[in-house]
Amino acid sequence: MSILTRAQALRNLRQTLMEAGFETAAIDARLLVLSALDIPATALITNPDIPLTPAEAELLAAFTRRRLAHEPVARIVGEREFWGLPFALSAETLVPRPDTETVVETVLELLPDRQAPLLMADFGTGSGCILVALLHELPQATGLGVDLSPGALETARRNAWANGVGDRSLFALSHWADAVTGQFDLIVSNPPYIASPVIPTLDREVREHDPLLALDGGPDGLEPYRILLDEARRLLVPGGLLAVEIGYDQAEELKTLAAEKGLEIVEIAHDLSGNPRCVAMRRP
Ligand SMILES: C[S@@+](CC[C@H](N)C(=O)[O-])C[C@H]1O[C@@H](n2cnc3c(N)ncnc32)[C@H](O)[C@@H]1O
Repeated sequence: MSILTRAQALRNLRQTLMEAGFETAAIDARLLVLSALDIPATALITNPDIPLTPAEAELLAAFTRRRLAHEPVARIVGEREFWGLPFALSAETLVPRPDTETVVETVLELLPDRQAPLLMADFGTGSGCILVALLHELPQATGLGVDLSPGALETARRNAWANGVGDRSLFALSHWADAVTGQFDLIVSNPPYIASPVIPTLDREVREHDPLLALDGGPDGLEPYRILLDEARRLLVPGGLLAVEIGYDQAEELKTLAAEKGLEIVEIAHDLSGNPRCVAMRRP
């Protein structure tokens, strides 16, 4: 096997991925090379001519095989950035999506004082991305992350400590709010919201690599919302805020559900593609 330099390895991988039809070939190749070589992005520019060691070349070849089999890059490198913070992933966690930052943004806009003490809960915390991003922005806040997956909770806890908010967060295993008592100023959730019959039609990268528990929202995709909105009266202080991520076509159903459960809609926020993505409600 001939020894390639960093720049050659990057060029070759980009070409291989382009020829295999990956639209994101350039960025994928860059992220995979940086991860296999364990170097910062600047090192590719400042030292492009350093040859790969045999171990680096072997690891990059393994990464390439996995990508060609359509494993998402975030899963291969084991990490994804969300709200500018790094989040470790495991097989039990959803890869955080940029659209989910809409939930963080919406909550921050609606809070009257970001310096005030606040108790929050995140149902279906996964990697912990929403909870950790909010704790990062709200220095006096404390948060509970809930999930039904022990593996996800372990990863979320690790992410909270790695991002400097471990001492203000707690993680608990529960089927939604079954094991949760007390009241919160703020509840956030990005629950599974794909209707079960739609799951086989999802992109291969999602269908084969994101955990089913993180995707499947029951027969019509709304089951978790029914449970969470129903629990909101018990779990929110009067005037407390509930913000949930929704599928692009679920805003009308959420309006109906909120009215049924006695919650006041305060905002329906859109993602960068212009789809309704976050519904914020208040307990009157
Ligand atoms: C769409 S993922 C969201 C993960 C993360 N909050 C994010 O935004 O990337 C939904 C999460 O809900 C969790 N979940 C599914 N059913 C649950 C249940 N009955 N009780 C608690 N959590 C549940 C899944 O394990 C998964 O972590």
